[in-house]
Amino acid sequence: MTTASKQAPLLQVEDLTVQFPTPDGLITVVDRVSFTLDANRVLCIVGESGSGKSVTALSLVGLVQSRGGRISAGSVRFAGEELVGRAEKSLNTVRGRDIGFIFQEPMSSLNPAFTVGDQIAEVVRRHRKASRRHAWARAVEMLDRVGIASAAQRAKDYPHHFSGGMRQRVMIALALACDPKLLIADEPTTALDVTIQARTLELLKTLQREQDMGVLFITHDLGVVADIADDVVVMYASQVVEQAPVRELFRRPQHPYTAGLLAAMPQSALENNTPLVGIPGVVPQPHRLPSGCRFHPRCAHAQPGRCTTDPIQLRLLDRGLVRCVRAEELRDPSAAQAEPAPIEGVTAQ
Ligand SMILES: Nc1ncnc2c1ncn2[C@@H]1O[C@H](COP(=O)(O)OP(=O)(O)OP(=O)(O)O)[C@@H](O)[C@H]1O
Repeated sequence: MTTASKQAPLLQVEDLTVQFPTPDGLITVVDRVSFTLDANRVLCIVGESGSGKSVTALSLVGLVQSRGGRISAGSVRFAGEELVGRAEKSLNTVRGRDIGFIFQEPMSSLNPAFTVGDQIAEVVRRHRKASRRHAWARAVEMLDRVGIASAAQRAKDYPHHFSGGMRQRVMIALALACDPKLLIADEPTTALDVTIQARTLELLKTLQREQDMGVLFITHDLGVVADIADDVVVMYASQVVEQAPVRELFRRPQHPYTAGLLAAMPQSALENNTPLVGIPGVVPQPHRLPSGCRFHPRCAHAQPGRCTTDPIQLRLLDRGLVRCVRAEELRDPSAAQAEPAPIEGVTAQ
């Protein structure tokens, strides 16, 4: 790495745009997404299903092409070096060695035909040019670090010998075996039951601190965000709608969509002694986006004209970024009382 790259953020994404060809024409599923992740930080991307979180994560290291998509604009710099447009062979080296991945379903990444020890050792051999013996020792060490008892013995087992939670630990061992600087984790705990999920998050936090990693964590669950994030990017209908440090976001969400997600958290309902409310409606399909603010058909505060006509820009407000023209008014309750009638068909939350 060059001197300049030492000072560069670990991951800098600018105006990333990803499109897929479909029978309905070309659709944009990631629309000018920008964010920065520094070393030792955890950045969560949160949003409902279909908002573009996974495609964003996959496109960062060239995994979206194999699914038929393409990066049509934007830049992804890892430690100052551009990844967009790099040859597959070069990206393959970056993946696994400098950037580790964990996905929701470990079986999609683990090969059922090889022992878990062999799979971890193979990655270490490939990226670290380690001898067989050293690679195997590293595999056992990693299994031990992720809390698998009798690691030397269990390394000889096949993936199906492990429970769901333990398989996810094996995935974490595999992803971190080469000491990556960046870990991308896409809904890694969603399929696990609550207790195992909490333990897995705790483990990830510990490893993140021990290995000085930056972590990009994709989730639809704000409870998980509260547990693990330093900074948060909220995505809706392919765009970033809010971005802020985690405390700011929870204390004072600036976008009605973020406020809606927070209101739908079971814990906030318990604390406020209010019934659990979801956000009415669903995320629009990329080929059927509403005009104006993409959230306006579901927003209790949307106003005809201002919110429904022109695209809304992301703008700096206090310590974060927000894509809502009414953000200042909405945080002042007296302004909210003076609201004109909302758009027909949308009920206030
Ligand atoms: N291979 C593909 N071809 C066409 N459209 C796709 C493809 N993969 C994803 N999409 C579309 O891209 C949009 C964003 O999907 P993405 O998986 O990134 O959402 P998400 O926020 O991660 O949701 P989830 O949590 O359900 O994965 C969706 O509308 C999805 O249908």
